[in-house]
Amino acid sequence: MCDSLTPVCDRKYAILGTGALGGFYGAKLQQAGYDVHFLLKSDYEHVSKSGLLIESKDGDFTLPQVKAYNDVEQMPQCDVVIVALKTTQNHLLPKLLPPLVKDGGVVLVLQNGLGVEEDISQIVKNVQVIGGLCFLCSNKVGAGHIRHLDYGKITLGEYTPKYDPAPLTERIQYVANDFETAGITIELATDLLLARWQKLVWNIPYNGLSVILNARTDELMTDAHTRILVEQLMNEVAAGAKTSGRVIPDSFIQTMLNYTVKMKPYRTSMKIDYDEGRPLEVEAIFGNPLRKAQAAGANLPQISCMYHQLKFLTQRNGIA
Ligand SMILES: NC(=O)c1ccc[n+]([C@@H]2O[C@H](COP(=O)([O-])OP(=O)(O)OC[C@H]3O[C@@H](n4cnc5c(N)ncnc54)[C@H](OP(=O)(O)O)[C@@H]3O)[C@@H](O)[C@H]2O)c1
Ligand SMILES: CC(C)(CO)[C@@H](O)C(=O)[O-]
Repeated sequence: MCDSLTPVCDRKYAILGTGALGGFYGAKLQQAGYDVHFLLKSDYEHVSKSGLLIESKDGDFTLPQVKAYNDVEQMPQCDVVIVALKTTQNHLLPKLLPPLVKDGGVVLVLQNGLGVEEDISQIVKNVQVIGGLCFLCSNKVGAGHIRHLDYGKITLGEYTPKYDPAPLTERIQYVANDFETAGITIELATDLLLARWQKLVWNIPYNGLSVILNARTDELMTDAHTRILVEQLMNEVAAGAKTSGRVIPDSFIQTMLNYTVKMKPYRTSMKIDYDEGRPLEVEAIFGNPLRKAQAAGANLPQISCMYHQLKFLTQRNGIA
């Protein structure tokens, strides 16, 4: 394994799920010189032949040749395996992860939601699990064709049993260095659980309301009624975080509201999935936080209402 100070080395990265997020970060790592192995499903043939095309607000680029696979058994063991599937596919992880991650390696979970690191730590032993919260607006617009619309920063934090705060290790530093070498802004967090609840402050109101109310972020922020609803939901997420002993101050909520007001009008990824008839990440983004808060005796009525509405919509549309 390369050390943390080597700017570009032969560290092997695997991308599990070469979509909007995995395709973007994986391509940036390859462009920076890292050895990246991409697992694909429907785009496998196209990407094997033609590579990846990244349209990005930071500059478009193509990778005419990438190491593409449609079978994890054909992939080499990698130092860092990036989980970039939708969480709705996480039932596949017990089959995908063990052959792929090197003993002593890292599994980096870049998905939204809560609790995935805990599940992964049960699947693979003797690896470090790191969580990453991605402030990224990216869509897959065609086979091997990713459109990066905005942002890109990742907040990284180590997973420890029970999500206890963790000091920064050498492993997290080298992952951070690799991404920074690839031009991605990284922030390091010593409390992954707090970082995950903070990300939910955004995902719970906007992902949920965008589907239930058929609205973009700008519409939710300009209408006085939905603006109040968003803020109430954010406060409920903060109440949920408090049940785990994590404090999200009102100033953080105001920052998220301002961040969204300044964002280009955005159709959330959950809304895109809904419109395209794909499964929604309801359990990871709504179900897991609700259950965690409920287990600690807290009632989050507005989030609970939203969860049941989303379950109804996904059942009715056959995308549960
Ligand atoms: N996109 C963003 O800007 C963004 C921002 C922050 C967080 N996130 C989070 O990142 C995660 C990934 O989201 P995404 O937007 O990148 O989703 P996505 O575009 O749907 O990408 C997921 C990819 O996984 C592939 N896949 C599914 N099953 C597979 C299998 N069995 N083997 C190989 N590949 C498989 C899919 O391929 P097919 O297309 O062939 O099914 C798809 O390309 C989610 O948790 C999301 O909430 C995304
Ligand atoms: C919040 C967001 C729209 C941009 O930071 C993105 O990270 C997302 O969809 O989770």
